[in-house]
Amino acid sequence: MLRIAVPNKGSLSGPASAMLHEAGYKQRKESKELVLVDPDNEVEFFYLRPRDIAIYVSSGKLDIGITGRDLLLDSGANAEEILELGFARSTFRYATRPGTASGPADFHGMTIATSYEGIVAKHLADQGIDASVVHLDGAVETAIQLGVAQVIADVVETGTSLRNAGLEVVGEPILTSEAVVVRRTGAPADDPGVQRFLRRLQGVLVARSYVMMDYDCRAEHLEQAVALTPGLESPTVSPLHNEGWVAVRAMVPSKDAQRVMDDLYALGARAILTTEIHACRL
Ligand SMILES: Nc1ncnc2c1ncn2[C@@H]1O[C@H](COP(=O)(O)OP(=O)(O)OP(=O)(O)O)[C@@H](O)[C@H]1O
Ligand SMILES: O=P(O)(O)OC[C@H]1O[C@H](OP(=O)(O)OP(=O)(O)O)[C@H](O)[C@@H]1O
Ligand SMILES: [Mg+2]
Repeated sequence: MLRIAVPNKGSLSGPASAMLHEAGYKQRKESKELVLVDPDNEVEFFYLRPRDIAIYVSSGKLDIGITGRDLLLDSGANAEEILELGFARSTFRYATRPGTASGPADFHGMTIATSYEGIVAKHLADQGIDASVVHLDGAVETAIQLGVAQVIADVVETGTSLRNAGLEVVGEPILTSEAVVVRRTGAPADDPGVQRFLRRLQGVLVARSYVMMDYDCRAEHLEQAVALTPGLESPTVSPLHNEGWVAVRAMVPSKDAQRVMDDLYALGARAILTTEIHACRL
């Protein structure tokens, strides 16, 4: 049975469970459940603190886990990411009060507050910056107002938390993060259970980002229409009862769907429909 670590709290928890549910797995009904067996799919889920997941996976006690790239790197665990999941996207950045520093080179002798000590200590060492790091569990934006640090390094999504604290980002992003699937570094890549799990999640990612598009067009416009809707492999083209017309079916990225429909219409295509994809295996 495949043993999978799932975040039990925080920004990763809800979207991770939603994705697993969409992939056909049983998910816990209430947040106090810490272990859940899904015998039909031959998997066992362990609901763990997001920060601990890479550590469990690197120990080999669990086969794979869902966590954030930033948490994986911060842990220093012997684990590697094998699939990006597209949620909990953020950047990890330094921030200060305006005028404190114009980049990390100015941080010499300063104190930097963060919940991600591993990432920050390594970044400072790589840049040869001699600054102190103070570890805080959260709400690090307030550390500057309270005089615990002159600089913070934290997760930034919309920037609202920084703005509210009167802070601004300094220097380039240290890294960009999102939810990822991790496994122990060098674990066998061909494990059939892991492969099946990854295919299911990839299916969810594709179903979320593509729509199925159907339309009718004149045969003489087919090549131009197919150029607009090349599909993944190649579109399905079927003859219509009316001679000189064909029906075309292709997957189209959801974000492009309206523009593609406009362009197809302008080309003379009609009865242009899009439908959601609920599940898929590529
Ligand atoms: N506002 C946010 N937007 C997007 N991703 C975020 C946000 N806050 C945290 N994350 C991501 O969530 C993961 C951190 O999860 P974790 O549960 O430790 O913290 P949290 O979501 O801040 O919850 P907590 O309330 O326990 O602090 C990291 O990968 C981080 O990049
Ligand atoms: O750029 P924003 O959209 O404002 O998002 C970033 C904020 O979200 C997270 O905080 P969270 O609410 O999880 O509190 P925490 O600092 O206690 O972790 C993160 O630590 C930042 O503070
Ligand atoms: Mg947080």
